[in-house]
Amino acid sequence: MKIAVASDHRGYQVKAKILEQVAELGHEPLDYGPVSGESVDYPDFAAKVAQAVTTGAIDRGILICGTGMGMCIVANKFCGVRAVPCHDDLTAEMSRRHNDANVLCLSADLLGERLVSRMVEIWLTTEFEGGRHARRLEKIAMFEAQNGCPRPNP
Ligand SMILES: O=C(CO)[C@H](O)[C@H](O)COP(=O)(O)O
Repeated sequence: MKIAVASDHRGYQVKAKILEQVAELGHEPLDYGPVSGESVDYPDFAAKVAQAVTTGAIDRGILICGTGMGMCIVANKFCGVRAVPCHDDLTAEMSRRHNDANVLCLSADLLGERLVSRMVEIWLTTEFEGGRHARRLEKIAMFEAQNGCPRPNP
């Protein structure tokens, strides 16, 4: 999969580690910035990744800021994005199994390096279960369509 990773200044170092891990797991890592640890505005970087999910330019995104929350708020403004703020193994797993999450939002300030690495691996290897969960995602897509988003391809 093509996996874009972006952060703000607080997530800059975590981003570098995640990019390495994504490559080690056999995916194509794409660095969507920033290029240094200077203070930046998280909406700018969340938007780049979310827009790429919307257009299909990437398969999934990973966003890191201080808490993970600002990134998540921004990403979920974009059509077809299901961004989730995960904080442990279970939320990482369930966000894939039940929600088919396509953007993972992480906190640089609150999560340790080993936990982040485990969550990224879980999130990239866990499949969506479909079934009743697909019906629920279809309802989310319907709400998006009512608000101007195109219907996803079947
Ligand atoms: O967590 C964040 C957004 O959810 C940001 O990383 C945080 O708000 C940045 O704050 P500061 O400019 O004080 O470093």
